[in-house]
Amino acid sequence: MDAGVLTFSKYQATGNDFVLVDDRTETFPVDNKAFIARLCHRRFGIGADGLILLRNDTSSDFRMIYFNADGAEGSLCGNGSRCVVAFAKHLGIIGDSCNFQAIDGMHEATITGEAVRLKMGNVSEIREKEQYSFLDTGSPHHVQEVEDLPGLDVPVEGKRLRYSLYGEKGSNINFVRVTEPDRVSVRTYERGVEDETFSCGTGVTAVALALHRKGRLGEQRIAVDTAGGELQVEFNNDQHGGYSNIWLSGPARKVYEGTWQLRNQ
Ligand SMILES: N[C@@H](CCC[C@H](N)C(=O)O)C(=O)O
Repeated sequence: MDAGVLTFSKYQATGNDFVLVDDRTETFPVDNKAFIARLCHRRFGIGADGLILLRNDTSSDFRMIYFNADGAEGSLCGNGSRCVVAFAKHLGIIGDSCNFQAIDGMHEATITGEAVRLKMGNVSEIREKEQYSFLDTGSPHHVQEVEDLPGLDVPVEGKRLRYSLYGEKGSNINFVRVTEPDRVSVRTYERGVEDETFSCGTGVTAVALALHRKGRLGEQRIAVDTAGGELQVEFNNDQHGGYSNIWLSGPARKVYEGTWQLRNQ
């Protein structure tokens, strides 16, 4: 980052949008939550669900640091990971495949045209309740089936569950409707954005695994419809209820690049 301006790129993955910054110089002010929240603000800033820094890493192609729109560092962002992979390719750091370090460990990814396929961490534990499931796919996720998905007030109901069931730490909240044995529709309330987003990568992954575990989905390749488009989740499951070889795929696109005058800070 030079003295006067911050150069950034804006990316989106099924409508989950991010500010991306090449921070290989490690000069971005990571502790300035108010600045990050300002950059993500949809009226006073660039506008995004989160901000991602790309940094050098000693043991992989690059390291990703993810912040939610509220300015705090988040847990894993699946769609953001797919965007930073496309960003790394545009920067000439990688070709059509890579591995990179994120908050939950190492990930692999491949690029085919505009599609980015991301390997997620294994999932060994799913907590099942009568009305919902809870699991961690790099980020914490509540998964709940609903009858009337289009009619649901996701911001209101998501916020209520995020605080009432999960306290201050919170969880992301996914509402889902099974539409075919291998297809679901999902709407997600995201912690850290504190609103519904158009899509959430770790969320749709959690939905596919939780509903497969419940016997609600027969296949191991699931199509997921979100407000921002379609994603695919593939996985293997073992006899102990664990999930491995989990891949999240879908488009990740550059929208524009620009500069932010630091005097606006
Ligand atoms: N949009 C993300 C999820 C980001 C993580 C989350 N908001 C949190 O910190 O809990 C995704 O695509 O996975």
